[in-house]
Amino acid sequence: MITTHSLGFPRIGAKRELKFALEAYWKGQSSLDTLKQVGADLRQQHWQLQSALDWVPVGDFAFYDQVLDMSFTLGNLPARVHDFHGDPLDNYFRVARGRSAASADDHAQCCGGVAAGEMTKWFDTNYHYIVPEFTAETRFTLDASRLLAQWAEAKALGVQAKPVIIGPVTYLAIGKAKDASDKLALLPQLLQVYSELLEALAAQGVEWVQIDEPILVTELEATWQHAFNLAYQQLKSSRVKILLATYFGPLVDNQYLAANLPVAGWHVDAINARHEIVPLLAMLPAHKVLSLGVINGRNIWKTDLNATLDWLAPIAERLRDRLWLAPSCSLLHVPVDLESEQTLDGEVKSWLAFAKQKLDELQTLAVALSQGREAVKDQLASNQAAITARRHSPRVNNPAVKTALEKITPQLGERQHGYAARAAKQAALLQLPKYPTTTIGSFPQTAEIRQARSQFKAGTLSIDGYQAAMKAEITRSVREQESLDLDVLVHGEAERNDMVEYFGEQLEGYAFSQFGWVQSYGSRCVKPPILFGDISRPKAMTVAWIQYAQSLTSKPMKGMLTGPVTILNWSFVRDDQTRAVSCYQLALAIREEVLDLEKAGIHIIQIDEAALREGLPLRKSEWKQYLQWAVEAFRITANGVADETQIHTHMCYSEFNDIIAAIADMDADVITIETSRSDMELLDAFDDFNYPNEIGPGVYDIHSPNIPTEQHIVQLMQKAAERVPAERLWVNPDCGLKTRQWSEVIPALRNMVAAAKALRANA
Ligand SMILES: CN1c2c(nc(N)[nH]c2=O)NC[C@@H]1CNc1ccc(C(=O)N[C@@H](CCC(=O)N[C@@H](CCC(=O)N[C@@H](CCC(=O)O)C(=O)O)C(=O)O)C(=O)O)cc1
Ligand SMILES: N[C@@H](CCS)C(=O)O
Ligand SMILES: [Zn+2]
Repeated sequence: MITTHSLGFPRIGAKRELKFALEAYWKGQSSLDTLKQVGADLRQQHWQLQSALDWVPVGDFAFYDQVLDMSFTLGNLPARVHDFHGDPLDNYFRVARGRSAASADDHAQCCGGVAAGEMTKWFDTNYHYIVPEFTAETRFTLDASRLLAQWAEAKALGVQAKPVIIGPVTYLAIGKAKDASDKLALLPQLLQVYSELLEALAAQGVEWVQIDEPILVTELEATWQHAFNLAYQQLKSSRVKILLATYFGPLVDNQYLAANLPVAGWHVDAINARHEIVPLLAMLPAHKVLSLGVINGRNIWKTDLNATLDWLAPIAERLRDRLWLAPSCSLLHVPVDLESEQTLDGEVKSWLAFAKQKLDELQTLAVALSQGREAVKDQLASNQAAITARRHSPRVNNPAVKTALEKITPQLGERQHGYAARAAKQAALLQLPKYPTTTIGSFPQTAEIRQARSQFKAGTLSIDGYQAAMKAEITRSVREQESLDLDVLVHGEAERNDMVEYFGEQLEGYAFSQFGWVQSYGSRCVKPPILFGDISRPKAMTVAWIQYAQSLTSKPMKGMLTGPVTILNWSFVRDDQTRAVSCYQLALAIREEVLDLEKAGIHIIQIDEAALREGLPLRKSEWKQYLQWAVEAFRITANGVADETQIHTHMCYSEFNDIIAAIADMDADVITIETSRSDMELLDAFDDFNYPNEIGPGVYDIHSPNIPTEQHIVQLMQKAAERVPAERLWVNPDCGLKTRQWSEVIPALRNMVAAAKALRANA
């Protein structure tokens, strides 16, 4: 008998019900009770969708973020929110989103404003969590109320539930010490609270608890390896059975450590660590359950069930009822239900599986292994047909693209001259002042813009009507920028639903979904386009919009593109060729767009690579190879232009110290980066490296509703000028302004321009 389970389910809802409920509550349009009811309804629906499993996860639902949930469970709230006296869920949102003292909520007056918790990406996914904060004074205290309530809710519905929590070592490792203290010094008292939590769960009759320790797939120093032994030696005395879950990669040096931790079961990612599984069997103590993650929880392709069974059958024979089967990781990273898709290309759709379909695949595997393949022969036959069709489809393979790839030479990535010669020609052409001002690309995506697009997609607004609405938005953006007196303008990206999906929609080799939403952070979602075939660009994607924007002004208009690495990292990508090959294909397509923009008279072109650093492999030993092809792909995209054309790139959420050489190798004329929250300390890396080209260090934290003052911006730029020569500095926000309101953007940019003018006057 094979046991099936899942590690977690997407919580946003197939139609983003949670997003809309959250945003309605935050806007004061609905009550806390209504929001809590939407949460309960979603949990119930998701448990029902998973009801065929032997163990269903509980505690994977979060109103904002599962890591923040864990911080609340452990009583690890930042000191700045300790005094809050309203509903704990409101306090939770205060940590997640921050609160300005001027905001209109019930507690603004009494509890004041608070800064939002820092957000960073969850391992190598496009999901972002709220970073736990630690200091030497941190004290943990158990608050098991959320988990116990959800457990009781599941039990009342007859669900065979398995609570899911983040493990103590991962929790410490992914958090940030806010002072000079050593996070590991907190482990003993943290373990005390974990022991109490497991005890509280045991007291309610919980049998299995899944403890996620994905940090085990990264390179761990000896002290952290030791922390694992310490932690699980202590937790082994609990009355629940622990299923330790590792995912997102192979274990490599941590195999022996993980296999021998004193837990009842171990979940391993059999997609990314497949080659490790058979050797691991020999290492595994005889009493231990082994859960194999055999369905990819990170992509949307159907699993090759027959091939998986060929590989699994001997393992199942060996482990018998010690074998559990699951997706490789939580299904948080995939959309909910393929059946919702009404307009997705039929052929491509037949190759796909979203969360619900992945659980069906799991069931088919379990039945085949316990009752024989005959029992599911129809499912296996139709799966085989889909796998074979995809492999041989002419939609996937385009010989012309393959030939173009073979013709890539190193010269394709070389500019005509070095930065110094280019900079002189660009300065002569562009005539920009010292400390030139610009923005990163997007202006607010207003409800009117989204409504127009949704009407256009629904067929209730004509293409002419839609284009007129977008042109009106572009005109508004240009007028605002002119009256603000910015130096280099942007068109504002009104016509883009998302900086990646927009390009996916227009490139050959991509499909896009209607409802393939994946949570990115909080209530914010993305719909990653599906890269299924060789990539080409049937026609220009951005030129008409940028040309229109340029026609409205005599100031330089910056062409705005997303780079190949970012498009790749934020798409669902092919599993039948390397990421590098897909990236080079994207590079050739975007290069054509760059050259078309240049031909259309655009002298400044920005190629966003927000996800270049985000795509770094979890293991440092693999960084060099990734950076080699990622940088080369950027260079191929950017470097076909004349010396006079100024290439910008933009990166956010970044630390640069460890990849500064690769950044310099990209050879963009100007790089704009996120720095405002680090007080310009991020620039030390550029200073130490003697970074040779121009830099726009962000001076306006676009994640916050706060308006930066002119004085603050001047101070930040003065700090920047201590690290980078003033002649090579630009003045700009940290990132795009799409999530902000015009009423915030205008005063902030006014102060930014005033600051630049003050700096020039004093230069
Ligand atoms: C920079 N970031 C990005 C990441 N990944 C990307 N793929 N893109 C990114 O920009 N990763 C890291 C960060 C994450 N940051 C963000 C920031 C903001 C969002 C966001 O705002 N997402 C939107 C959805 C954007 C979108 O696709 N919009 C569509 C659909 C709009 C919509 O919901 N329409 C409604 C109808 C509206 C109406 O009638 O009023 C509907 O369809 O029901 C569009 O503009 O057309 C979000 O809302 O969550 C994401 C990541
Ligand atoms: N050009 C994009 C970059 C976001 S990282 C924007 O401004 O939204
Ligand atoms: Zn950005």
